[in-house]
Amino acid sequence: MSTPNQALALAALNHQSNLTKPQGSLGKLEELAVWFAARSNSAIPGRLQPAIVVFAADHGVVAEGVSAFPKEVTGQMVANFVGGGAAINVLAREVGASLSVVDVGVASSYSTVVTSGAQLFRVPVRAGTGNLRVEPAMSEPECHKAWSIGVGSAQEGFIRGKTLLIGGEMGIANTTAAAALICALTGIEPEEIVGLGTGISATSREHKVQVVKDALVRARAAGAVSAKDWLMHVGGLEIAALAGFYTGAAEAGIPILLDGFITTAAALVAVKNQPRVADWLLASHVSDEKGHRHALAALQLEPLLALGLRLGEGSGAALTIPLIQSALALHREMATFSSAGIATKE
Ligand SMILES: O=C(O)c1ccc[n+]([C@@H]2O[C@H](COP(=O)([O-])O)[C@@H](O)[C@H]2O)c1
Ligand SMILES: Cc1cc2nc[nH]c2cc1C
Repeated sequence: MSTPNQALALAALNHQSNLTKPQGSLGKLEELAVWFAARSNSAIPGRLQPAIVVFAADHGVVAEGVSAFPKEVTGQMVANFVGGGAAINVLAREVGASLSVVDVGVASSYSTVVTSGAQLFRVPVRAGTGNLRVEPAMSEPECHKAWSIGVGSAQEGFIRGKTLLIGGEMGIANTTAAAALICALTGIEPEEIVGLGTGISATSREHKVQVVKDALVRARAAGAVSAKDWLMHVGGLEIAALAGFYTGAAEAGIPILLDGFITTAAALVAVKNQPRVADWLLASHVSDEKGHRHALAALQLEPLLALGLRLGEGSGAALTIPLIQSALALHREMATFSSAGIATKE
């Protein structure tokens, strides 16, 4: 596991204090520049090379009526990513990030056309998970396989010289799995965590709360203790891949920008499994999904933005890239008091 470089953080902090502005006047942007310096090879890091990897999979718990959309939408959206028409395609183009999609367990068939929308890797571990209310979402070997695919994606980012990794997800019903994981790993009650996902009614949400409660009772009775036990019992294939992706990024020493509710659940799994993954995490935004702020608080993360988003796909993280690039450009390009011949504070 890589560790941030505190000497570089100190040098970056010192550099910030020489820039032509009252100290602290750029608020969180100053903290961001110092945070990235400690996670790069220079006190004055260059422009970030971001990569977005969207992991897609289906969820057996969709049979419980916990989503506003049918399960076929997962595969249809994968085709949309490849075609270049999804929100994340637009945002990745806008911010100059590479985009790939990894099918780790889409259940329905979908066809893709040859386009430059996103590179697709079809490596399904199984055709969607089991219904976590009544059975384990996946077996231990399946969980391990999905996790390893995520680690491999992060390693590929390292090989390609990427300096910021963003995991996105697509999976109808995955807010149910994410909620169950967050409850299991934080001890917070489902009533506080379960939200409306793609837009279910208040009545359907009550049912979703019960589904999560049943899943937690079942998994606990089956002996779930560790983060990986819980992942196997109530998680999802794309969530397992994301947890592996974050672990691989931390091992390679690449900063991670989290997206919404589901990616934060995956980060919780990764951190409970290996606490030093936390050193590499940054939260882009707080989603509108009810329990997201609790999950971020459990990771001691403060989101940069609050825009009422609840899309997933890595969209909130992508939106934050220009802010981060600006923080780094200011750190790199601003004049110092001495170079500009400006008097410092009395
Ligand atoms: O990222 C979020 O905070 C978020 C919040 C609500 C929904 N989503 C997306 O919506 C899908 C899951 O919603 P649901 O209702 O099917 O569980 C999945 O594809 C996610 O990417 C994402
Ligand atoms: C259309 C659609 C797009 C999505 N992107 C991420 N989750 C999604 C869920 C739906 C339903």
